[in-house]
Amino acid sequence: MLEAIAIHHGYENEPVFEGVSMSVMPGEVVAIIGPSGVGKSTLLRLLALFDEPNRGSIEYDSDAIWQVSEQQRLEYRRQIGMVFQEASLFDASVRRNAEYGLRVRQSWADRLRHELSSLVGHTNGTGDAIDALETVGLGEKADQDATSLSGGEAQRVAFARALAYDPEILLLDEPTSDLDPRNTAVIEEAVFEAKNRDIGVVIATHDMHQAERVADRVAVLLENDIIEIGPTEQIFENPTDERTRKFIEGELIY
Ligand SMILES: Nc1ncnc2c1ncn2[C@@H]1O[C@H](COP(=O)(O)OP(=O)(O)OP(=O)(O)O)[C@@H](O)[C@H]1O
Repeated sequence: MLEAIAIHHGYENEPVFEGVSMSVMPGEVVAIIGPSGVGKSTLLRLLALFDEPNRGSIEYDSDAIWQVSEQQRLEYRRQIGMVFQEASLFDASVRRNAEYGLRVRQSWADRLRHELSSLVGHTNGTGDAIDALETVGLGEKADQDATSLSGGEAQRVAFARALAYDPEILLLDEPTSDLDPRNTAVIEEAVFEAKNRDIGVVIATHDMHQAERVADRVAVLLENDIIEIGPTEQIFENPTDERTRKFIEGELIY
């Protein structure tokens, strides 16, 4: 389980959060909803262990991540995949792009073993990448150059890259904000596939309907804090905080 406990964070003395707590369990989808600029990406970056919070603790299976050794933290980081708002692919085949995460996430020992076994022709090491590409409906485009893909397809490759190395946690930052309904549906199906594989997923989204479709729990990020977190149905049908109801119904303008 990945957990943020009483996180305070901000930039140049400007607070973004004051006391945010949330968690994600294996096989669970948690959506973070909140207005633009409230700090959804900042929270994901903290959960991804890219940045250390100013105060509070990020814990992985009850281990305080910023208290452990650099080496141990790197091991935890390898368990966490992140898909950003915009896919950044490089000029190579779709397959190479999907494999990229597999390579960088491997420990040196695994990488060396992998390189050695490919030298003697035992493995091409692409099985997981192809599997992940098939999950996002792009198995047939594996050999195509990534630069020839549409924006929606590129975003699906970015998702496949994160899925390929079988992380324990997947963090998605507005993964469908620029996508058409078809590409959005593919990504949402892939979220369910990740959940079926027992991956814990956190998805930041502007799209309330998406949160309602994919999430088991929803966290409402407003005014420097998660004002409410709970089962999706409860948040949408019967929130305990009046601000949640107003935000969901579009009455709160930010
Ligand atoms: N590197 C940075 N330096 C300074 N301020 C930053 C930095 N990153 C984010 N901020 C500020 O922190 C606040 C939260 O930004 P963040 O991107 O986390 O919000 P968000 O909810 O993800 O927004 P959006 O939904 O528009 O992507 C904003 O006021 C933003 O301007």
